[in-house]
Amino acid sequence: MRVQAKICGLTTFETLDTAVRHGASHVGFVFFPPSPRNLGFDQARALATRAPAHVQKIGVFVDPDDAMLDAALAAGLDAVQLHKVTPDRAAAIRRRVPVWVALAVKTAADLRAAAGFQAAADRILYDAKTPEGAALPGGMGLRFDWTLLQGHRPPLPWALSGGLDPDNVAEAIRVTGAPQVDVSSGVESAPGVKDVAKIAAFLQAVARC
Ligand SMILES: O=C(O)c1ccccc1NCC(=O)[C@H](O)[C@H](O)COP(=O)(O)O
Repeated sequence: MRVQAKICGLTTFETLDTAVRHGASHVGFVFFPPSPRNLGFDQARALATRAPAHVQKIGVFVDPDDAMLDAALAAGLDAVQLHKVTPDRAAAIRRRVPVWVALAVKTAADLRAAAGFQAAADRILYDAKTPEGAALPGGMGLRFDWTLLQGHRPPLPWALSGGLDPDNVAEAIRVTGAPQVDVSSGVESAPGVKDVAKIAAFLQAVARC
């Protein structure tokens, strides 16, 4: 089956169009002010409106409050990706919109937390754990040991994230069997600046898998 790919942290029409043209199944919009990829709600609405219906629009949040969610959902999101969220809060949000939970992974023990989200999420995104005190819980180009996922039974549909790029994504898919991959800084020329050539190369590499 074709591996799906999400290009996360898009902020411009040009990079959105590139992702769509090269076959991204999902695009991600970040709503987290400390991030270099943070979007205003009007910007997000313009991008979401431009993306075709077959491309899923995913809003990325760090434990958002209801006011933040209300404003972002009005931009036209298909699902939300939640970082640093509890199962109870994820379940409450899921009553309004499909939920992806980003699970921060460094060791095998971190994978066990996925089970707690079985009734609270629609998808688990296995992402690299960022260092204690880091400004961002994702989007830092860090990867975890992919072999940890070998023998792990994800309780939900899942995706692999963290430190992927055009050169390593095929190997990551081979090692983990990931049905879906997610990338942000691996297709950038600088933090928050997406690179159209890298987006195209990443999606071409995924399409060859
Ligand atoms: O990308 C951000 O700036 C961000 C900010 C706050 C929470 C999550 C964020 N990104 C999450 C993502 O979905 C990234 O695509 C994922 O962590 C992978 O990032 P990267 O290792 O840079 O490819």
